Amino acid sequence: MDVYKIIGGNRLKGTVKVSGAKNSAVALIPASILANSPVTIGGIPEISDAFTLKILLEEIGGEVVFEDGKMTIDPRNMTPIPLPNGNVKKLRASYYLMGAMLGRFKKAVIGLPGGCFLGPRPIDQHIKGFEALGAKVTNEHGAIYLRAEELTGAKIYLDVASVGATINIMLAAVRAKGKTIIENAAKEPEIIDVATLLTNMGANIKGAGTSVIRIEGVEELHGTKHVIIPDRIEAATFMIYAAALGDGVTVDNIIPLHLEAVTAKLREMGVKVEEGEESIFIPKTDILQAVDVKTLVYPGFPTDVQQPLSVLMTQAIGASKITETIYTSRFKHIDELRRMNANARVEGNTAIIQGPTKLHGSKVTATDLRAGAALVLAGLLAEGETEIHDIYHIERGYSHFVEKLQSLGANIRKESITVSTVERAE
Ligand SMILES: CC(=O)N[C@H]1[C@@H](OP(=O)(O)OP(=O)(O)OC[C@H]2O[C@@H](n3ccc(=O)[nH]c3=O)[C@H](O)[C@@H]2O)O[C@H](CO)[C@@H](O)[C@@H]1O
Ligand SMILES: C=C(OP(=O)(O)O)C(=O)O
Repeated sequence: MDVYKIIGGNRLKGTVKVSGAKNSAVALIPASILANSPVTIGGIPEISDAFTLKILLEEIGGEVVFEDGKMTIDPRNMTPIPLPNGNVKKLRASYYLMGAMLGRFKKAVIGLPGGCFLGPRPIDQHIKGFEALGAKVTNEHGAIYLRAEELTGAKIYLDVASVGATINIMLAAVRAKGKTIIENAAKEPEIIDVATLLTNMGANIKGAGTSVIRIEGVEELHGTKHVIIPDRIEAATFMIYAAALGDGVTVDNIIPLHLEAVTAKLREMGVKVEEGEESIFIPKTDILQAVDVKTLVYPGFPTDVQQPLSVLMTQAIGASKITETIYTSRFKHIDELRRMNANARVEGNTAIIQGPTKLHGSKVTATDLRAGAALVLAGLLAEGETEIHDIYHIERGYSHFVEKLQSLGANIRKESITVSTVERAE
């Protein structure tokens, strides 16, 4: 089993370059299924979610080359082979194969997705959208069967502004007959990125990034070249690390506008955030103040950032509060942080973190992706050695994480260890 071993205490200094956005990449790659010639996407992060999607596209007959961060997908020989099990379970975003395959083949069989367990993660709004477009959708033994004689544009009001449902409906609707209108659409930057790729493939989409998206279906989509947007969650993670332990850190290759909620909250904590055009510099922070934060849909404070932020809160003076409104039980990392001496507790959908505390190195488990990013920061801050298990979660979403941290001066390494049956059971 692979683990991260961290010796805490080193300060961080230098420049870190943010990779392409995971949550864009995992939608852009399946979007290529809709084209009639090769699609090339630059800036794809080297994360396991991207490698798994490459294998999934190959399983349905795609030819995929992934080299130096550039992925070229030739979708011409793809067929609607059922994917009820296996790799689809390794990531959340395999649900985009439903929309893309339905859009191209008018049928698909895709197993229910995996991804981080953050409490219930239903896909009822995706299915409602597919059905509105004319698909018959059934759940048979944990796999979703989708079929349609033809797809026809429709007006779809999302009960929740879901990122996944918004993108999935776009994927299914771009080649449907007539006009689709998605109301109460999610507005995350990744949605604009996917709409940009689809538009460059020949789709007709207006309003991506607002709460109403209008799509006029077209007969065919062609190949194109696209460069992905930077990962705002990875950027926020490094900003938080810099605030906790930095002696001057530049977070490069970012879009500062995408990070406004995070920047504002860090400033409220006493962190100096100096914005450039495509980078942010964070000088050494002397004193951190406690803050309250509520997670919200974009442009509010991202749920994916609250877990790393909770570790920064352990270093702030006073009681901080995180109210989680997107995934109300996304607090599994708090138990792990308590093993490291954090003074934190969860009450309903709120975590209360009292600081400042000296964290202690420990053996902990990354229960999900951002929990992992939180524990890495806790390990970097802690006295002594921290060993993080289940790092496969972290590697779903952070590209070259260990190397990037080492280049900033962190004492972190990846190691293969043998875990006894007794330890596994603990
Ligand atoms: C691959 C990807 O892009 N993952 C991101 C995406 O996940 P994901 O697309 O799964 O998240 P959604 O935006 O769909 O979920 C938002 C909320 O809507 C609920 N919901 C969603 C769909 C549905 O059909 N029914 C329903 O009730 C969810 O349970 C959740 O409470 O957005 C989340 C919220 O920003 C992020 O944390 C994830 O990193
Ligand atoms: C929850 C996340 O990912 P996913 O939706 O892919 O599980 C995340 O990126 O924090």
